[in-house]
Amino acid sequence: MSENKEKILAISDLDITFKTTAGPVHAIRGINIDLYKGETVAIVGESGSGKSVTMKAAMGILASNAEVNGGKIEFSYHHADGTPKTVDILQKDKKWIRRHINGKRIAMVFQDPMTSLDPTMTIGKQIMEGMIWHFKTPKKEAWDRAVHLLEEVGITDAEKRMKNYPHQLSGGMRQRVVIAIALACNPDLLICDEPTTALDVTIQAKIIELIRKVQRERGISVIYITHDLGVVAKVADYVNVMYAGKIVEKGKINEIFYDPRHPYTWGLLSAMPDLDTDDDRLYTIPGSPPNLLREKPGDAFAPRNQYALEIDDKLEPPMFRITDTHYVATWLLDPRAPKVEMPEELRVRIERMKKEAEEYED
Ligand SMILES: Nc1ncnc2c1ncn2[C@@H]1O[C@H](COP(=O)(O)OP(=O)(O)OP(=O)(O)O)[C@@H](O)[C@H]1O
Repeated sequence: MSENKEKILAISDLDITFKTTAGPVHAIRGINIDLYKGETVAIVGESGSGKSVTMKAAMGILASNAEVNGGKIEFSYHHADGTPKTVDILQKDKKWIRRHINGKRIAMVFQDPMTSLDPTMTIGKQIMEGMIWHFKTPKKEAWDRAVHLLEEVGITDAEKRMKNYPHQLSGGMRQRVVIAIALACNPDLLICDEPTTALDVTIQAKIIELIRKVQRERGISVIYITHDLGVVAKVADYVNVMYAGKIVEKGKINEIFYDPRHPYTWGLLSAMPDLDTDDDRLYTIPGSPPNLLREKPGDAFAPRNQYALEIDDKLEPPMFRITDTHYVATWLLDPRAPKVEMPEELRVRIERMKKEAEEYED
């Protein structure tokens, strides 16, 4: 990784358990993620793999039954006078985080705009709120900035729209408003948690394009949480594939899409719909994610892995290095393991994706 890039977030060895009446749920089991200024990191994985919990930890908004067993979440930013500062979010209390971080330096866009918007408040007020609270921006100035933000996120007739309530807008428009609110305090980091899942496909593409545009123009960093590799392909520079609270494969976008090494990533890629597959033939990964209440020794993916080795039931695999940026946790990469290739159908599919990408570039 290049030396002069500015690291803004470093999650290291994060480990979280939830206390529940049924027993402890070991939801996050040692996670490492680095994020640099202006870049996009995607976290991808099935439901329950721990994507949202990881991000809630980064925002200091973990549920009260969460216990952090270890790790650090270092966030770097600049004070108004330009002095750089790095804090460990896990060491700060909720009040400090609300005052200094949330909505100000780190902003979030959730899946369902209806739950993140207040139905009883005009959208103008909702955009102005953060600026007034965090920066004591005078009302008139906050109003003007809110109008500009609405224009920036592609809402026409912005002055008029300021007085609308959320229910007067379409789903896509509401998500644009949520993005305007997120941008209102000029954050350094935008966390998008399935921001397009609730929208139909054509609107999805527009919202993704909008997030990319504001990122380019403002140079902010983005963490994109999704179960949809199709979305990842459009947005990410780096990808982390999560399974049962761990990162099982991480790499640059092309490393994950063109040279995947973990059988779980093979499964996710095979399950991704594209123009050439009809829905009936679409692959699904057999089995279901493990119950995190009952931890078993070894590789959590083993029961669903057709290539599982004996050692998988005994020991967790370490991260094997493929390149400086590409790491994979599967015993299949141990030099002693038998050589296993990705399924032929996936290999053909990847060849096709590569070719399509080359043609697109030409
Ligand atoms: N407050 C909580 N108490 C107990 N268990 C929790 C709590 N919050 C999350 N979990 C558990 O932690 C695990 C990870 O959940 P998380 O929401 O991060 O998954 P996810 O990958 O974001 O899934 P989805 O795509 O469905 O949002 C799950 O097993 C979930 O049930």
